Amino acid sequence: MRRDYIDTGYSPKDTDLICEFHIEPSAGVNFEEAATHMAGESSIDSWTEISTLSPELAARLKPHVFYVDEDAQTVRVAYSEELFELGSVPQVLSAVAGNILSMKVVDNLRLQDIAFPGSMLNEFKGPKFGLPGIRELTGVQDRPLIGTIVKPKVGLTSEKHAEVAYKSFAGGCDLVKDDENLTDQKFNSFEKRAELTLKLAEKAESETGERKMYLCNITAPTCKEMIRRMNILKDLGASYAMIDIVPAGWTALQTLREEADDAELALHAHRCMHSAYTRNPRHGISMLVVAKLCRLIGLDQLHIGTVVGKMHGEKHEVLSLRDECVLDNVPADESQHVLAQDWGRLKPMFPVASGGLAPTMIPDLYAIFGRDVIMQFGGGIHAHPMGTAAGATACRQALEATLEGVSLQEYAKNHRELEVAVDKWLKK
Ligand SMILES: O=C(O)[C@H](O)COP(=O)(O)O
Ligand SMILES: [Mg+2]
Repeated sequence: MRRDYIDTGYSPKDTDLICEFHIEPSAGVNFEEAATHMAGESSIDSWTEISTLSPELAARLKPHVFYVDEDAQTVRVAYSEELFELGSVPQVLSAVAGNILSMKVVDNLRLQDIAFPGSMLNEFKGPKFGLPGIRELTGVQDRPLIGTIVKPKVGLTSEKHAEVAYKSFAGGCDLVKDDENLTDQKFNSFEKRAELTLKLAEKAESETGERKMYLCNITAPTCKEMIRRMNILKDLGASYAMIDIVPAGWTALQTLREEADDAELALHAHRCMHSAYTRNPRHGISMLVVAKLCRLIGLDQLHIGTVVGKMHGEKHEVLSLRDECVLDNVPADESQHVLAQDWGRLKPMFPVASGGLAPTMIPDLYAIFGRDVIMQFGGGIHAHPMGTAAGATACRQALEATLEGVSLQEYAKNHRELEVAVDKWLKK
């Protein structure tokens, strides 16, 4: 193993890929030694000095650990772009989030952030619709979007599913999505569900005069089934497809983005399973990295947490994710382990808040996220005592109250569905 990767005098080049890592060396290993091993293993080196790595080759391709803060257990590494297949997310991850996470020289290691050079951005399309495209698609420009997840997660027949979706649309939802574990079950086949639900979305559109979007889950083995399902949606005239990004995997997402381009489908990204490697703050890969890969590949909207709902995620973390979704230029924020990222021509993604939300949380959600967010309510709509349609209406009323700066209690005096929701969910 070479020993000259620590190079705090190095100024990263515009063409370098930069990573920030949290490192906890194991007992008896010093911090710089662990950082050196990590940098070598993620690029050109092995566990021992190898004769096949000439000094010339090493000089050209070696990683530069250009920032070391042992107290904060943080290092930043600049990697030459030559090390990567720039259009392949799996290859990049195999390097900077691969073997290094398993090394014995560290007790814990976490990829906190990754900053892509322009040459890597050039290899990807980014979102086709993105935030502005979704606003155009839905015809809603000036408020957060309201969505629901048909509940129960799985168990309804296709007919019942479509009916619940219809009630949600009729009550005021802009979007209705499948749950992450609903794909193609015996009692609810993909094709039948898609056909019936899209039909009723159209009916709700003509009745309400609003655009109504159905986000049908196409997650499946990529080539044999997922793309086939995407094409079914296209043929049925859908505007959206939904995918479980982590179970499906990065290559599936890259393939889908290519295929969905011709199909003109917006892509909704459900992040279920991300916590298997993002939740431990000391080890794994951060959700920030997941979000950045989604924007790079080109998903149009992504679950980023709720702050006030049932999913973990501190406010500062969720807001960093929001910024990474929506800003053209993300400034560095040392305290949050965020590297600067210029997104160039890549469009912003629409952030989605979903998980354990009730209509009565809308004022808080609006204060946290602002206008550019999709608020999704599963139980918060389908558990409304007056039923699904009333649950959706209560959400729209709560949003109207919030946008008008009126308290929910005040607005509820003349809005029955909200009144019932306030009685059920607002802590007295
Ligand atoms: O997929 C989701 O985001 C969740 O199913 C949300 O459902 P909940 O609002 O009932 O938690
Ligand atoms: Mg769900």
